[in-house]
Amino acid sequence: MLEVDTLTKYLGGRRILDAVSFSCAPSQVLAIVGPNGTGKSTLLRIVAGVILPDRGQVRVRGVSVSGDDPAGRRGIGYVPDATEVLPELLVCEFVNLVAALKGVRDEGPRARRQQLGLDETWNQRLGTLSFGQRKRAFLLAALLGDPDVLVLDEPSNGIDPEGIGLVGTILRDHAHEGGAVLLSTNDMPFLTSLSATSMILENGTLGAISRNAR
Ligand SMILES: Nc1ncnc2c1ncn2[C@@H]1O[C@H](COP(=O)(O)OP(=O)(O)OP(=O)(O)O)[C@@H](O)[C@H]1O
Repeated sequence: MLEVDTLTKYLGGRRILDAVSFSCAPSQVLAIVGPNGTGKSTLLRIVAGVILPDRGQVRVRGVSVSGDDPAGRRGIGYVPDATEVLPELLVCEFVNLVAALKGVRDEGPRARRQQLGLDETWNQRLGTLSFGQRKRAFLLAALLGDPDVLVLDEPSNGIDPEGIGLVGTILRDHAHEGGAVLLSTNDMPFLTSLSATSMILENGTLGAISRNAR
């Protein structure tokens, strides 16, 4: 479903990713783990089509995420780690903006908004939300349009324990329904709760595949 093919990326004159390749099948939860500064966020940004690689390709169902066909990017829902953007937008405006950019008709089912605890903050500015509240708003936006692949940078970071359980449930449901999940994290209990397959990113390359069974 997701194919990452020989990605190479240089930043600040350093090779951060060195011909990184992997794939993520339907119903698979794949986690990238590794030390701080090793390139996990850079890899996820490229997969989400936010930045371009120097070499290599990312495809969802065979369509490039950085090509002319918008189906590639629409196939991905992305939650970045840093969410300090568009502080003046109300949560509802932000979600509707993402819906419009994705070509989705509305802001999605009300139940999901309630589930994520966003009813109380719906008319609040993004810049006035806590880190965890913003992360919940970004997760709702990422789920719009039911993308095939969810890409989440440190999804449990800054979320309270009840919220982590909820995020886990959403990701497991996505996988059960045939979607793919790619995340970065060093939160091992969270990985175990997801029965994720994990790969270590170190020195620009991926290695040591292991399964974090529940
Ligand atoms: N715009 C940039 N210019 C130069 N170097 C950068 C830039 N962005 C990131 N880097 C460097 O690239 C490396 C990888 O950063 P990245 O944020 O992808 O790491 P990470 O594994 O996600 O880290 P963490 O676990 O701390 O979130 C770091 O050494 C960082 O300093």
